[in-house]
Amino acid sequence: MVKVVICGAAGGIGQPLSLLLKQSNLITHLALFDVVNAPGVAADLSHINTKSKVTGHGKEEMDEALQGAHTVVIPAGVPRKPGMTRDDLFKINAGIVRDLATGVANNCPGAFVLVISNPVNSTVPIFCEILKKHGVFNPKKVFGISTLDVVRSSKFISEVNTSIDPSTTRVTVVGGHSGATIVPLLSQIPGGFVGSLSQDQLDTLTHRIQYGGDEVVKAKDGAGSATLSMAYAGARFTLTLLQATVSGQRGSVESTYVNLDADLTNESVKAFRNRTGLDYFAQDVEFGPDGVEKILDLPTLSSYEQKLLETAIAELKTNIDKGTSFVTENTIA
Ligand SMILES: NC(=O)C1=CN([C@@H]2O[C@H](COP(=O)(O)OP(=O)(O)OC[C@H]3O[C@@H](n4cnc5c(N)ncnc54)[C@H](O)[C@@H]3O)[C@@H](O)[C@H]2O)C=CC1
Ligand SMILES: O=C([O-])CC(=O)C(=O)O
Repeated sequence: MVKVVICGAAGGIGQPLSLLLKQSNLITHLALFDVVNAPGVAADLSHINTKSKVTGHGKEEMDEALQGAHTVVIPAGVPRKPGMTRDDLFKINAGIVRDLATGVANNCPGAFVLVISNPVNSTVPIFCEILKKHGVFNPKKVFGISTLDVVRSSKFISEVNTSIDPSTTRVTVVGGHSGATIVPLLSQIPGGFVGSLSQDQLDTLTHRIQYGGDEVVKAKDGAGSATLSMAYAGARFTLTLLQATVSGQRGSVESTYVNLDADLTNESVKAFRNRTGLDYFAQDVEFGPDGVEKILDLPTLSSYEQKLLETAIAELKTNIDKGTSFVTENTIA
């Protein structure tokens, strides 16, 4: 049985994400949990003629939803409004993520967990710290979802160079998932892409990728942030992970924000960690049956990207400390 649980399933991301996952034959049970409207969304999706069973679970039914989960996807929490940063969501979303992590620790401690709720740079450390407190933390199994940054990068570069096919050109995006912590490694795009850009074009493109979320928040004008493109990105990541962990497919790569203990064999990750003091970082990861198979080496960065990375590192440190301190200060022993 492959049970996938969506926490926050009735929300702007949760609904289209559940719809996309309903189409996968790798999933046998799709459990939708939300504090509002989950049974309705589940009833609706359950009429679609694919194999998986769909169940809906309301406010008091988190434990039941999570029991026996193979994978838990978490788009629960409040989204931004214009003028807010992702960090402004911390106040509300930190507590939501902490409670869901406690639920995972109690009901499905071996599950793969995909954290979408913002601010990802801090909510992933919160999630991991709670699992550690319960003695069930496996760094190979917890992922901060930064796939939307990769999806946007592919699309935005194809608007600058129309000979690029956005559906097949993947860009490595490292760092974290907010503003200056998003570091797209455009120098890695084959075919001399970066060399073809003026400095102005490179600045504009980099800024657009880093602040792509703001573009949507502004356009939605108070009605939330990216939901449909996020559902697409979240489904892509979930299905890639399931192909590795359920079907045993090796070698798929995605950029994702992980605890760097996920790969203790990589000397360059060790050196990076010693130099920066960061325990969490988004980087290209290769999947295997246990989740993270390998964290890939950081490629050689251009001096432009090196500068972006140093700015990202400083901000990430603050974001990570904020997440870990929240758990130290807010858990009842
Ligand atoms: N990682 C990423 O790239 C992205 C992350 N996000 C983040 O995803 C989160 C959700 O965004 P939207 O779906 O647009 O928001 P939304 O408000 O439309 O949906 C959130 C859902 O979570 C539910 N919820 C709240 N507390 C809950 C709890 N304790 N347990 C279960 N469900 C709970 C709400 O009832 C609601 O249905 C936000 O924090 C947003 O910033 C959004 C876009 C991209
Ligand atoms: O911008 C936001 O608040 C939502 C998000 O993370 C994104 O679209 O990348």
